[in-house]
Amino acid sequence: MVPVLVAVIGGYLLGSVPVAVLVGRAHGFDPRDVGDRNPGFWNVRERLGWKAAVPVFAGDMLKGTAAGLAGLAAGGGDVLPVYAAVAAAMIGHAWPVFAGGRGGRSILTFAGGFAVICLPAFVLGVVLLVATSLLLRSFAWGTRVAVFSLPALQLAFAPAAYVAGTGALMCLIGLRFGQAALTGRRAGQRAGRGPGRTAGRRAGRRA
Ligand SMILES: O=P(O)(O)OC[C@H](O)CO
Repeated sequence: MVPVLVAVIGGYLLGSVPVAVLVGRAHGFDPRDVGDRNPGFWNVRERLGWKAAVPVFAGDMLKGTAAGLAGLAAGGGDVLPVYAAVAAAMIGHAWPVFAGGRGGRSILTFAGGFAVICLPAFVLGVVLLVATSLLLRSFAWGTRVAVFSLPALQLAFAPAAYVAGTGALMCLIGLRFGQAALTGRRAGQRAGRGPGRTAGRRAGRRA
């Protein structure tokens, strides 16, 4: 029990490392104040380009992977501690203790953790990501299709109960999208008919 608790707390602390904010600050900005205001890979990439944003991509994914591996080790191979530790890392990314509780949507942290939850489905997801990105000529769409296909891909390798666990993790991502949309709408309402109204709407749409 204690090792699992350590893995969960460690997962949360790991998830709380605000990689995008650190990379952004190194370049003189806070991703939470620009673009879609999400401290994640895409927002940093939009501002700095691929090369500078790669550490965010890798870092946010590794947070989930490391938490999942810690859960795996703590639970002696049992899958429940893996889910718990990945969930903790996702919560850390969304509400980071090291960044004033203003975090991201946890997509990449989820994806990194999913590699531990079900490696074969993760590999298929990567194949789907590459194929869809090339086909649609859009990495953003490739990511969406791949991430949202993961539960279906997992069904081929794991019982439905595990897939339900994955769905629960993805609900957290949905919650973060909902919160971002609400924040964008409120910003639009605050701006009223002023010039900020469009910006508020845009923030809600992007989020
Ligand atoms: O969910 P996040 O915070 O990892 O950010 C999402 C990425 O920007 C998607 O590319």
